[in-house]
Amino acid sequence: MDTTDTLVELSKKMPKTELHLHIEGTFEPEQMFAIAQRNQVKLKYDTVDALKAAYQFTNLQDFLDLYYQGMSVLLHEADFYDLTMAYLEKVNSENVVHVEIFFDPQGHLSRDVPFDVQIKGIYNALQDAQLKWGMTSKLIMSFLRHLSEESAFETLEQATPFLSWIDGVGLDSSELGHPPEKFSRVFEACKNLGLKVTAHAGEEGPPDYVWQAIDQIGVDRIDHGNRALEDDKLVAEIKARGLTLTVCPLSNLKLCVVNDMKDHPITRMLELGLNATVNSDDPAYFGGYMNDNYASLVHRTGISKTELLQLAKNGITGSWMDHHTKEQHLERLHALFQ
Ligand SMILES: Nc1ncnc2[nH]cnc12
Ligand SMILES: [Zn+2]
Repeated sequence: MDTTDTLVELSKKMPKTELHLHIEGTFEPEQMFAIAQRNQVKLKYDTVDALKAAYQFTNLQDFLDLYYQGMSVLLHEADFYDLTMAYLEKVNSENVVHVEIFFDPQGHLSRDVPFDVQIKGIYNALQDAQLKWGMTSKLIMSFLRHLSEESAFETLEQATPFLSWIDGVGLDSSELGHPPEKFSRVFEACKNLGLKVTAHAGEEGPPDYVWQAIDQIGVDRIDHGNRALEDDKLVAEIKARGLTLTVCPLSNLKLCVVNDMKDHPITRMLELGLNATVNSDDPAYFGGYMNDNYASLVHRTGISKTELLQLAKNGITGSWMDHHTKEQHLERLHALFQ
């Protein structure tokens, strides 16, 4: 029998991928204050502690209100670079070998921060991480679903000169009242450009939104997907299609998607044969990066060694890495579990 300490140690050593990560959600309060000062922007909170004390959320919208405030200090290319590099350094120290990160261009365009400023900062940090540590990455441009279809199309237009840096598109922000079908035409255009497609669905929204993400958007992956478990036919469909779910345990706890980590559905997802993965979503706001998410599952759900291996495997196979690189990571992972 493996002790929890042994399993936590093992989870730290596993080569991991992060497939659901909003770069703006990695903004640690200390760095936020430093960049605010450098840009002479005033934050609503006077101290790091006061800001941290506000991180009490009862739902997704509570969090989003703070998240948009936080990102408002990002103005220059160096800000986006520093933010991204701080995250990459952190997860490199946690044996994360590959990241697929979201950015929210509309959250910055609305503040007159040009698209090229945002993406150059983020992309250069991703490139440097590959040079320094061999960490690979994909970049996912995410549309804000509380905004209009027209705004999403305008954003896609702005992205056109940088399409070679963008691997996929996503859909995030306030889920309830903003079903995936609202964006079916934008996603169609994105697919015609050869972009991969994913969408947040079933975090707070009903199973019908997950159906829409599959049937009307044709997603390659589903971000969260928790509420899919309410619909047996939907579970069967996700399984039949082999769709990966990018699940975010600590995020779910902080945003009250689950009431207690011991009730987290991730082990149930595995039992049902779904390709669940572990991710941190917005680690600076939710109390933990990749290893903390795994540790929390080990401590609270009684997850087994076999399940840990399955989650890490799913993270590799569900990524958008090339086949050969996946095989290399899988080999290393299996060697660790021998
Ligand atoms: N968990 C989440 N759900 C929806 N939109 C988000 N934007 C950043 N994090 C998000
Ligand atoms: Zn998310």
